Amino acid sequence: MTNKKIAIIAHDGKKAEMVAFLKDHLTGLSNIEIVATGTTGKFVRQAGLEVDAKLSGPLGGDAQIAAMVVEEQIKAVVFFRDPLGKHPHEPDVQMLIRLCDLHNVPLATNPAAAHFMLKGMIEEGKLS
Ligand SMILES: O=C(CO)COP(=O)(O)O
Repeated sequence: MTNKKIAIIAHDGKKAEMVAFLKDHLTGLSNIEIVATGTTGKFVRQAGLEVDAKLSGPLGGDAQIAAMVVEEQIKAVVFFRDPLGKHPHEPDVQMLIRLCDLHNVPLATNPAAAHFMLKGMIEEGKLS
């Protein structure tokens, strides 16, 4: 079994919040393998973290990460969705959320929830 990864995804309207979140959690995230959608991955790299960047969301990146969820390669998903935005790939977004729920993979869709999800997982040794 490959090492499981944390997935990080942010819509464009939430990328600034995602970068702020990464900066606040750099220590906790530094030893964890990260996978991200394409453009999000560039921001993750700029924040100083290594990342496996998939395709951009509208080109299938959410679907690639959804497939990893199904194949038990993902420990948790941080997905900062923009509730005010419209996205051509909304079906892929819904698929990812549905598959996290189906496979009981922790999913946080805003920074407050993501903070407590990571904190709890670190405290319980689920990210080491
Ligand atoms: O659209 C996205 C998630 O649905 C994010 O994709 P990018 O990281 O490529 O911007």
